[in-house]
Amino acid sequence: MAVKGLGELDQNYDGSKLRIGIIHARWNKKIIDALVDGAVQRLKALGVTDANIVIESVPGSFELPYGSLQFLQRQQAKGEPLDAVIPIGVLIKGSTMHFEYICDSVTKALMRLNFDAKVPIIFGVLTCITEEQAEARAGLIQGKMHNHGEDWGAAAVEMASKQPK
Ligand SMILES: Nc1c(NC[C@H](O)[C@H](O)[C@H](O)CO)[nH]c(=O)[nH]c1=O
Ligand SMILES: CC(=O)[C@@H](O)COP(=O)(O)O
Repeated sequence: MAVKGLGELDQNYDGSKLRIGIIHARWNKKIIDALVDGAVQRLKALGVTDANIVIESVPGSFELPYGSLQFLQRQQAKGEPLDAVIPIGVLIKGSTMHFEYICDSVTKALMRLNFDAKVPIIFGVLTCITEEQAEARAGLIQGKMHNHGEDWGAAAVEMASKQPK
């Protein structure tokens, strides 16, 4: 299987002055928890302080786009603006087309939010046919795949660092 995942970062980033928001859905908790942990560990490895990693949740992945906008606005109102947001969700196909409609609408809405909010919004939603696929992408199956949350943490620091000052 091709080794997938984030290539080498294009430079050394100092996340020590960044404030990163993680907003996660509450469906598929075991997998979500692993992904959030992976993102947090990578953020900290890149210098983001514990105090500057703000974590909130929403009911499900469908709520991630608007929940992310609310999150950005709440933090701005507190005078603690976010430099990037990592929405994290795990969508697993069931027996109806519900999966397809949520995946497509959430993906497009999160992409659009980058341009509407003018803040980097990282795509942290797993769209899996089986639970095993999702577990593998959260690093929960020994020797299978890496924790994709780590990629999302790195992408957040890179994109936030590249924001025009
Ligand atoms: N089936 C999954 C859902 N479904 C719930 C929706 O995301 C949403 O919360 C509900 O329709 C109310 O608006 N959410 C996930 O995150 N993962 C799933 O597999
Ligand atoms: C992603 C979903 O919404 C899905 O898990 C719901 O399952 P079903 O299609 O069987 O209602």
